[in-house]
This record gives sequence, structure tokens and C-alpha cells, in this order.
Amino acid sequence: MAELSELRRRIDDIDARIFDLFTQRAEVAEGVAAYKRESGIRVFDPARERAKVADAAARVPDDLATYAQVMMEVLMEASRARQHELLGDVAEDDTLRRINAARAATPELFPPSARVACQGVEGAYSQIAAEKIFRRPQIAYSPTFDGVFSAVEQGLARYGVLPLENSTAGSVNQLYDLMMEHSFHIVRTTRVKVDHNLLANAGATLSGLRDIYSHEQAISQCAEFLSGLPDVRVHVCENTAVAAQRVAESGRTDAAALSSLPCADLYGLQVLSASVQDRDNNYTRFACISKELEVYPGADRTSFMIVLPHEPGSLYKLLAKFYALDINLLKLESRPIPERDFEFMFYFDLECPVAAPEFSSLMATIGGLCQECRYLGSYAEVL
Ligand SMILES: C=C(O[C@@H]1C=C(C(=O)O)C=C[C@H]1O)C(=O)O
Repeated sequence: MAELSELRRRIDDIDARIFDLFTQRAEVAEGVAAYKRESGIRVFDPARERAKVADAAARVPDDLATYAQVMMEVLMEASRARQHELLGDVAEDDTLRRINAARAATPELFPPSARVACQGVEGAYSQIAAEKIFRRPQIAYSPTFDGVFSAVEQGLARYGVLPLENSTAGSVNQLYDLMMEHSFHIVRTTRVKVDHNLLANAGATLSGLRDIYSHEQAISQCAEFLSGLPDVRVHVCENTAVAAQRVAESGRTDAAALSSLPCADLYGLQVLSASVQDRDNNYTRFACISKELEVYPGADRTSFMIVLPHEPGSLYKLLAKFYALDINLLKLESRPIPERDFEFMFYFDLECPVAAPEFSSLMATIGGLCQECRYLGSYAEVL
């Protein structure tokens, strides 16, 4: 058997040749870029790339075929990125043009005041989020999330504030599903610390409780606390402020709401138990949506809704693209697409300044990797 050091020497020789060829390949691609500039052809040629990937598989033993294909894709990825860089032509994508136009047209400062649609009633966490995003929001309440999207779509409110996810209970699925039905852009996000309290009318005691009302996310965030109250029935409400309002209006002393502290004052309730959530680092992320695309300075996050081709490796290729551009993935969510059998909508939140060259590179190629790609916006998260 050959010595390990001898085998490694041979591997080093092979790698040296591979990288020599890799450099030569990049140089030839520069020639291709120059040709493309002269003849006005776009850099990305999907038909040629498909043929190259198929050819790669045919050139190696079967058990190496997948690796050869992945290698080919990485090579072409690099050559495309280099060509875009040389041509300085990353703006061949319509969405990128639209984003750059929006960046130029959007004012420097985020509006301190605006008409903002929120779901629920006074005291809802959406209100707290709206007050973090705007200095003086004029809040219009809608009973449903759908109503918030519609108010923004119809221009009844310039912005809408909606909860996306909670650090304990996860994504607000209903909201992600509604995103498929509405047209909107994301202009800001924020995080609100969620402190759930058990609120009840004067005279109520913990042991005398029979019914507890709250939003389903709050209920799941207080699951441990609630499991210690076996005789209590738990009821789902539209949101935590509605739950508080309902308990207050009922006048009952055997009912309570899991709700925020401001709601105790707002609805004249007492705090029966404070901070009853299972985890203390409990945050909810909210998005501020608008009808038109607005991209404010400092936008360093971007969201997409993406449908991928139904074939092996399609998600992998997209993730490889983010990796190649050194773009951090902040969130990946998937939801079934209604009326399509086991097809999914992917929601990506990426971390990349909108002015960075990597962002332009991404926009120039992402469309080619997806069946559908909807750009939702670029924004900053305010704390
Ligand atoms: C080099 C080219 O440009 C791109 C990169 C390719 C490659 O590296 O092989 C193939 C097709 C194009 O998407 C080309 O068009 O041949």
C-alpha cells in the first residue's frame, strides 16, 4: 500500500493542475464577457448551463455524477460572477432597477407619523410595535390581519404593522399564508418584548378561575403555566387585547385573559399573575408594510417569497448562491401553496446591505434559480 504522504503528494499535484485550469477557465470567461458586451448578450445562459451540468455527469463514473454536477455549477457560478463584475452590468435585472429607483425616490428619513393599520383593539402588541416604528402613529384598528393588508392595498392606511413570528411559538402561519394573497412591501421590522400577564376583574383568584382567554400564540407561549391550572378551559381570541376587553366586559370573576400590562390599565383589570410566559426572552417580530416599494437608507435585510422548481437540489442551489456571496440567511419559512399538491412557498429573510455589490449580484441571478421569485422589500430592523 502506498504511503499516506505519497498519496497526498499526488493529490496536491492534481489540485495544482485543477487550480491552474480553474484560472485558465476564468480567463476564457473574461473573453466571453467581452464578446457578450460587444453583442449585447446577457451573461446568464441557462440552456448552456443545463447542457454543461448534464455533460459533467456523463464525464465521470456514475457514483461521482452528482458531485461533478455540483462542481460544474460552482465553476459556472464563479465565472458568471466574474463576468458581471467585469461588465459592471449587475443591473440587468428588472427588480434591481426597480429597487434602485425606489432607493433614489425614498426620503432619507423614515416618516415620524403616518396612518397605520393594526390588527386588534387598543393595547394590542401591534400598537406597541407601531409606536416603536413611528414616533406618532395614527393607528386604525382592523379586526383581522386580512383587513390590515387590505387597508394598505386600498390606500386607506399608508402603512400596516403585522406580527411575523415569536421567539417561543414560531411563525404566525396565518400571516405567511395571507402574504400569498396580497400585494405589499416590507419597509421596516421591529422586535417587541412580550410579557404576558394574567389579567382579571377585581375579586378574582387564581384557584377560582374557570376560563382563560387569549390569542393562540400567547397561549402557546404560556403552555407550561397553563398546564399548572388543570381545571381551566382555554379559549382562543383574535388577540390578547380583545381577550382583556372581553373579560372586562363580562364582569366575571372566574375568567381571566393572558394579555399585556398596558391592557390592565386600559380595561380596568387587575394583574393576577405577572410575566407568566414560559421563557423570559420572549420576543415578537413585527413587519411594517406599505403599498409602494420604499427603500430607506440603512436597509440591510431583504425578504423574498420564492417557489422553487420541483426537482432535487433546487433549494440547495439557492442556498449555495447565498453561501457563495457570503450572504447570511436570517430566516427560512415554508408554507404549502393552496390548491397545489405539496408545493411550497419559501420565505427568505437575508442579511445584506442593499447597496452592497453582493446584493446586485444576487439580484442578477436569483431569478434563474427560482420558478417564481417575489421581492418583498429591503429594510432595517429597529430595536
Ligand atoms: C461562460 C459563459 O457564461 C456563463 C457561464 C457559463 C460557464 O461558466 O460555463 C456558462 C453559461 C453562462 O451562463 C458562457 O456563456 O459560455
